[in-house]
Amino acid sequence: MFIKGTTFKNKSLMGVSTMTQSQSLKVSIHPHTVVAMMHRPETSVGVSVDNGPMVVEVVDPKLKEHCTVVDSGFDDVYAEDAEEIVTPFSVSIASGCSLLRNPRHNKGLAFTEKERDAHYMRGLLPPVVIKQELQVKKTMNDIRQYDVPLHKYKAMMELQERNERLFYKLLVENVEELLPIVYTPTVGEACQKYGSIFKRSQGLFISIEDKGRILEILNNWPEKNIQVIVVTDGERILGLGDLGCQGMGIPVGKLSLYTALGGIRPSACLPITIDVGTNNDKLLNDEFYIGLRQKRANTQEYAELMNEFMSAVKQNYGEKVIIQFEDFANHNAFDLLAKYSPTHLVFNDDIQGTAAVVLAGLISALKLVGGSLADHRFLFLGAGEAGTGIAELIALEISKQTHVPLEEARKKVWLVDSKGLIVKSRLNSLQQFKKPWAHEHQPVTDLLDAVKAIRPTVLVGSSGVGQTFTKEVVETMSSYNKKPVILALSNPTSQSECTAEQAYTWSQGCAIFASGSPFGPVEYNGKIYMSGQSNNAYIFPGFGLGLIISGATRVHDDMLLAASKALAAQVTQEHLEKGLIYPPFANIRKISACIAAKVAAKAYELDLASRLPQPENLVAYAESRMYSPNYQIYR
Ligand SMILES: NC(=O)C1=CN([C@@H]2O[C@H](COP(=O)(O)OP(=O)(O)OC[C@H]3O[C@@H](n4cnc5c(N)ncnc54)[C@H](OP(=O)(O)O)[C@@H]3O)[C@@H](O)[C@H]2O)C=CC1
Ligand SMILES: CC(=O)C(=O)O
Ligand SMILES: [Mg+2]
Repeated sequence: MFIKGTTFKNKSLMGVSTMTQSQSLKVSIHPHTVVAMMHRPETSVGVSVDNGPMVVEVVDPKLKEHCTVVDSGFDDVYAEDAEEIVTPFSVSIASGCSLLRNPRHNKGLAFTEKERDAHYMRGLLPPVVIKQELQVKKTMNDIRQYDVPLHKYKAMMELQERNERLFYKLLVENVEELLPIVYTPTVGEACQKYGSIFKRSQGLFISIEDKGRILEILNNWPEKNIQVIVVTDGERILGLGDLGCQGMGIPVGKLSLYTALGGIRPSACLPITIDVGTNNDKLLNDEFYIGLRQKRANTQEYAELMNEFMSAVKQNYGEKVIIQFEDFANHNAFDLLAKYSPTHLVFNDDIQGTAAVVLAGLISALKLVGGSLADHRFLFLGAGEAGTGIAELIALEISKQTHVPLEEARKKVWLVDSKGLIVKSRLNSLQQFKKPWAHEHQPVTDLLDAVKAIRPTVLVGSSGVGQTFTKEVVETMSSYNKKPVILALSNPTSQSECTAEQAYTWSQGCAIFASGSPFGPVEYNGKIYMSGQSNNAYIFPGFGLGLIISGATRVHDDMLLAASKALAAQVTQEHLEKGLIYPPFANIRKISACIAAKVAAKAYELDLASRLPQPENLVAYAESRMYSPNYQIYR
């Protein structure tokens, strides 16, 4: 709403006094007057309307400085006014058109007769009143009409911006159908085209040019009670490389899952993109690119900005805000995690979340292939965040199960990077995070030779490069394994190391297969094969919920192991008989509650929980804390 007029200073207040938290302001309304109701003292502007002029009291002293006001608001803004300087005056509104345009509170045609009267909406909607269930049906029909996944993505984003609860209701009730739209693979395409499809800003953009002002920027975000931040710098978006500022689609998508799959309130979620430039020339030359048009900042500038960011977040949201690092390039990801783990509640989804989800899949797979973890040999294509993160958790679990030192347990795991098998002779030239995996072996330059030399029982793709599990690789795996475990983790689908169809066909139906992005059922030799989705989306929503309900202040590796086992425990004999090593996403809220309970229990056990006393039944407690997308009833 725009309010024009003279600068407001020292005007007397009509009928309104300063409000306290949770008070809402009742105002009498002139038919043509814009009316506001405010709830939060720290952001608030009290508005009083009478049949006379509207009077505004600005509660926030900072706003007071800038505020121009006061008029009754029924003037139109004509073209000749365009040059006039006005104050873009915005307040929380709980009535009329503004209520209909507020995505958090909008219910569209589901507003009841009573609500329409109480909130000045009569006439602003057609007469029909429908239930949320019918809205879900209608909106799903709409979305299904689009053939192109990106169009479905855009429709979903538009819905999120228009009616948040309906968006989440759709997602919760149709998770298997809509996950590939709001998440991988479609979100990858959306990020690539983010500039061209950009309509409305979602999340906070903090650029290197904002150095020194990060706290101020955080304060511009309308919500103050933030529990989870997902932050990216866009340098390694899925397996699509450096997408700079356009990586914002990822924190937005991940946080949608925090809400839909893990039940975290949307208002408590904050997506952030740190824009330090991009080294992607295609984007730098794209006229629709939305980020800074410069190469990435140097190491020192980057470190300083991140340091300011981490301090500002803690200062603003406290010790218990979860900061999830997402899709950073590995040369920053490991350092950031190591640097901030001792002081912040940080979690790297690509390193830690992926590790927990893969370990869960392997625990399930053992029920099909037999033996214990320590009886298997693991080979990774890709020795970055995902590869070494998973490798380390497997080794940790083997070490715990067999009581051998971690260094010894690591010898069960081999990794191949772009230069070949990681072996001792390469030690000096290896990045720090690869060094623990440099085992004694002759140099081997390609994957096929590595498979022949190591003879793994489990092959994991975490390279970000599609079609690298060739027919020869899968056939070789199948030549000495009755049931080779093959995980093609790279996202999106275009980067998958092989497809489900290839895995089943080349292994003659023997492979136990799962992938980072979903594949449909495959028919091979008259039999239907279902593959699971090995994606950290199974872990982080429940993991985050567990941290929140326990009031955890730090993440511990034992919490990852607990989450992993909780997920594996959800896999039934029936799933295994279908070849599934993960439970269906359809049950994800229940699964997330179980994961949350185990993570929280571990937090209490490790003395890392601050919410006391510990609830007796943590699963029930986790469920009771989950956001419901059902509409609320308005007074
Ligand atoms: N399913 C899931 O839940 C998750 C999937 N992923 C996916 O995993 C992939 C990798 O992510 P991440 O580990 O973070 O990325 P990184 O960049 O950290 O690691 C990639 C690794 O792959 C290696 N590599 C690249 N090209 C080749 C090649 N042609 N042959 C052999 N090795 C190669 C790199 O080698 P070098 O070090 O020599 O450059 C590097 O070790 C991405 O596609 C991502 O989407 C990631 C997280 C979760
Ligand atoms: C799933 C995920 O986090 C990734 O591909 O990066
Ligand atoms: Mg990721």
